[in-house]
Amino acid sequence: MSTSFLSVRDIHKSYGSFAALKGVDFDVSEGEMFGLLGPNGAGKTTLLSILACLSDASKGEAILAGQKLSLSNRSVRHLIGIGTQELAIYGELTARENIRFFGKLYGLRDPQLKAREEEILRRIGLLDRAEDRAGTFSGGMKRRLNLGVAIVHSPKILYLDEPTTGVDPQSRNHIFEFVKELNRDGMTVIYTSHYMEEVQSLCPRIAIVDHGKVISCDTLPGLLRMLEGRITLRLGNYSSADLEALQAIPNLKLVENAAGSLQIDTADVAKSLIQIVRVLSQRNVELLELHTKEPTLEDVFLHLTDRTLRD
Ligand SMILES: Nc1ncnc2c1ncn2[C@@H]1O[C@H](COP(=O)(O)OP(=O)(O)OP(=O)(O)O)[C@@H](O)[C@H]1O
Repeated sequence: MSTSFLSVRDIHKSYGSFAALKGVDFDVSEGEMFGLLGPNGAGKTTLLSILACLSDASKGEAILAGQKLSLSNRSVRHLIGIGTQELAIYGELTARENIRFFGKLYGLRDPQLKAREEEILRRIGLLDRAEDRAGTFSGGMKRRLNLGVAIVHSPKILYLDEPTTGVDPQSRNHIFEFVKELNRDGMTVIYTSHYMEEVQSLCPRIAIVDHGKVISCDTLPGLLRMLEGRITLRLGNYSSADLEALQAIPNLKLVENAAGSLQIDTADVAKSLIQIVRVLSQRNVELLELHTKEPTLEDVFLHLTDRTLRD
């Protein structure tokens, strides 16, 4: 990885005697889309509030673009956008008024604010509902507006805390596409979710957080490589010599089940499958059934924490 844009070092946070964060470390490069994955209560929101200068860590430090993040450091805030888990928008204001309100908070003035307002309404797909009160919007539209107000000041880094909570599939896709677009335009994104599949599809690098600590941080393929895949076969008549030929294929573990099926664990399912099919065809053994299972992030999470993500 190149130089760190955001550096998080040994962050602790306690609420009274309860330790919500117990020493969090990771680095994010400029322009990355970085995933923070963890079950409910893992500490994601607590961490983001520290990284957004909304609260101070009890111990440790976070540096963004060379500046220390803290409640008292106001000058760094214009670099940061946060799409909060709780909606930040005002129901009694229209979509346009919400964007203007947050734009003014960040010091934007017309004509720049006017131009920004139009651009954001268009990009979040709410131009035709610009003059309607946000309180009348669907959950998905509110989430899109919440994202719009988070980026009104063109931040360098965007924290998204569960941005698809209560969102219909159409708005969810809109949010995904918009976040990808912002990232392509150069915005660094930290995306938190307890939905594995969202993080898996959006983020090339991911930290898994549990009980207030990063328990693993790697690229998606790196995380998936922690576990082996499984190939299950049911064969026609085969001999012990056929079995030995399969066992001789390197880097796989073969177990013959009582039910007559073969279970093969391997780090590289695709490569092993080619070798297995070649051996079977050379030895004229009939392949009756074949199932493959590649490891998923969910499997990795289960392996690391001994529990499912939505426990
Ligand atoms: N203000 C607070 N006072 C006391 N405990 C808190 C406070 N805020 C959070 N906690 C506790 O800290 C832990 C981490 O909470 P946090 O909201 O950061 O988790 P999370 O990973 O964002 O969870 P979720 O996905 O449910 O939002 C939880 O056990 C929570 O109950």
